[in-house]
Order: sequence, then C-alpha cells, then structure tokens
Amino acid sequence: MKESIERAKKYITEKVEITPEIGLILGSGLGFVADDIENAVLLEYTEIPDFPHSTAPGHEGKLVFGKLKGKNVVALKGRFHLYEGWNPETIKFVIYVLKSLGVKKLLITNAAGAINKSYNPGEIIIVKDLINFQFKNPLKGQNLEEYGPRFPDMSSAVDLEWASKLKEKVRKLREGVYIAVLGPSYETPAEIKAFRKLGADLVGMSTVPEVIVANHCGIKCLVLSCVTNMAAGVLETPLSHQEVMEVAKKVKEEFSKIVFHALEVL
Ligand SMILES: O=P(O)(O)O[C@@H]1C[C@H](O)[C@@H](CO)O1
Ligand SMILES: Nc1nc2[nH]cnc2c(=O)[nH]1
Repeated sequence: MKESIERAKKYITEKVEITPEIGLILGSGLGFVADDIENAVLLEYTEIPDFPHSTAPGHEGKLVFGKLKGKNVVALKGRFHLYEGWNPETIKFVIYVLKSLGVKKLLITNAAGAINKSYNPGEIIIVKDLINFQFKNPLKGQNLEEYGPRFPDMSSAVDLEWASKLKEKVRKLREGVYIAVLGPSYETPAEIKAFRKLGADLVGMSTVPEVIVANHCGIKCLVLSCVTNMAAGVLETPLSHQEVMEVAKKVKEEFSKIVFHALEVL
C-alpha cells in the first residue's frame, strides 16, 4: 500500500500546487459543494495512479483542489462505498492519500434516511456518534504504524469541539447518531425499528469507514448528514435513490451555507 500511496501522491503533487488542509467528502447528490471552490484544479479519479473510481450514481469521481472560505481544500466529488464491491482497505488507501497530501481535518457529508421521526426531509443534522453495522473494518490487515496505531480509540470519533463551534453559528442544527449498513438495498421497516432501539437517528451506507481511518491517522472529522428521506416504514412511500438525489439538490443553498460556516469556524 505504501508504494501506491506514494505513486498517487506524486501524481497529484505534480499537478496541484496547493497543500490542502481540509478534505471534504461529498455524499450522494451533494457534489455541488465543490462548485464553489475558487481557483479549482480538477483531477479525475481515473487519471490518478492506483486510485479507485466512482461507480455510484450521484458520485462524479473527481478530486477538486482550491480555496473555499479562505481555506485550502480538496473535495472528493464522489466517495467509495463497500456495496460497490470495494474492499474496506480501499477506503483506508484514499484517506491515507489525503493524509499524505497534508489534510488535517475532514468534513464528511452524506445523504441519510431519518430513523428519528422528529427529523424532516431536507434537514441537515450534525452526527455526534456512529454505529458500525457494516461489520467490516477498513483497518484490518497489516498496520502502517507511521499512519496510526493498531488499536485506535473511537471514544471521540467525531470532533465535538468543531461541531459545537458550528452549532454556535447555526443554532437550529440538531445532532444525531448515524448507523452505517452495507447496502445497497434499503432497510426493511423491522430493521429500522431495531436500529431505533439501538439508539440510531440516521441510517446510511457510508461515512463510518472514513471516520474510522481518519480517527486512526489523527485527522479530525465533522460529519453532516442531509436527511433525504424518512427511513423505511416511517411513511408509506417506497424509498428510491432518485428521491435521495432530488432532495439533496433541493437543499443545495442551505447545505452549502452550512458547509461554509463549518469552514469559517475553524
Ligand atoms: O454516499 P452517501 O452515503 O451520501 O449516499 C447514500 C448511501 C447510498 O450511496 C445512497 C442511497 O440512496 O445514498
Ligand atoms: N441505508 C440507507 N441509506 C440511505 N441514504 C439515503 N437514504 C437512505 C436510507 O434510508 N437508508
């Protein structure tokens, strides 16, 4: 893996001058955040040696480097989900590449279903903790000690200080617990009832592996979920990815504004 990280880093640093301090992982239908990046330099995932490629709809597959709210950033316009068939180690590789480029903080976004019945589609929630219901860990296999410890602590997996600074600025933001399943099928109503009993407010198919690796290699994370639908069984209506992307598109302005605030408070 070390050689692959070096190869990807070399390719990227030859094309891009800035050192990104903050990484943004943009969830389903949320890639629009990258459109506000100034002096943008775009790299297709497919042109970067050893880099995985995007296959999920609503995930374009581009790294976008530049300035956002005065900060040097790199946005991943497209993430890697385990349901696409990627090994969990692929996510470790991608986060290690970000680390090797200089990323110190990661703003992770996702589209999620609301298990908590008081949430509303279109609402943006700060994730305060996570449940790994994918039962896979991206850190399995040989540990690279120079990146982080074999047994990382997960008791503060998300940066609560960053979250509280954002909440001071956007008071209406509520918090919740995100549970990640493997997907790609959505949940059954019985699963959603069970997840509610476990203490989950939001359900999705991503984010947890990214947070695990970031936490392990000392990158602080803020996670923002866009509630794109009520989870299975909360309403009578069937779930669809089309709806997920449409709702994400509708909250474009509001979502971008909150991301900007999240960068400003740093
Ligand atoms: O990449 P995210 O977690 O934002 O996308 C969610 C999970 C699936 O990829 C998709 C299902 O609609 O939305
Ligand atoms: N697993 C899951 N992922 C989602 N992504 C967006 N909505 C949902 C949902 O209801 N369930």
